[in-house]
Amino acid sequence: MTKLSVNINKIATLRNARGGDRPNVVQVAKDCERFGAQGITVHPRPDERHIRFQDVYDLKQIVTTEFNIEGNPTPDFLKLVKAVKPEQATLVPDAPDAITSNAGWDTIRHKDFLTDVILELKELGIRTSIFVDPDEAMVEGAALVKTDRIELYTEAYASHYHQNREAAIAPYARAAQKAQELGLGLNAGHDLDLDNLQYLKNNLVSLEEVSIGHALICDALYFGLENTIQLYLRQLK
Ligand SMILES: CC(=O)[C@@H](O)[C@H](O)COP(=O)(O)O
Ligand SMILES: NCC(=O)COP(=O)(O)O
Repeated sequence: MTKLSVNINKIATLRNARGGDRPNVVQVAKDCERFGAQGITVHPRPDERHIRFQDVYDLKQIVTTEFNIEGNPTPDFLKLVKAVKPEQATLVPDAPDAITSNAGWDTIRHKDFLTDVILELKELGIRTSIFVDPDEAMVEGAALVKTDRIELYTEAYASHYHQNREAAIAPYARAAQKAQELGLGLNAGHDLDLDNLQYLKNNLVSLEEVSIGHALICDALYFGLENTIQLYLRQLK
């Protein structure tokens, strides 16, 4: 089974556009779970332009499924994650000025850093995942830093899907196979949507979880949040 974790960053973006508390991020997380989401993902950034650090503490009180906190493991991010102790922390090497995540880790170059951070988080009982491009050498590097899982960065897959989906999926299928051989769990995310999700799921061995935010929240404008979550869950059956 592949779990759907809904990334609610965009809900916070909407709230922050006007100040105030509409939409209420905590209520949306509860509703996503009520409508079938099997996890809630947030990606706090240093400037708190989407999810704020306080949101993360508030969400910890109410999330009953799997809470996944993504982000660049800066000292502030690590302090937050260690205090909140989510089920999963996904480490992402995004620069503070990046509009969104735009690359996976170089797991070889950052081997020592990642090994230390992952050990610290695992000692607190937090499952670790690291964001990587679909590159078998990077997956091998991920196994060496002893992460529990990897999250394949699916932007390239999503942007090439409509041109040639067989070619778009090929490096991902190889990376997934390598992860399985090395005993790494497999997540995937970024720009997944109702068009490209099912083909990804059907072509990656042992895909444990997808985290989806941008497209899902956009779809919810047209279909409503409950219907949209059900539509995404259907793609993962
Ligand atoms: C890690 C990742 O792939 C991201 O997609 C990210 O978590 C999305 O965050 P934003 O919605 O804030 O761009
Ligand atoms: N880890 C990916 C994620 O949480 C959501 O990415 P996107 O669907 O907003 O591109």
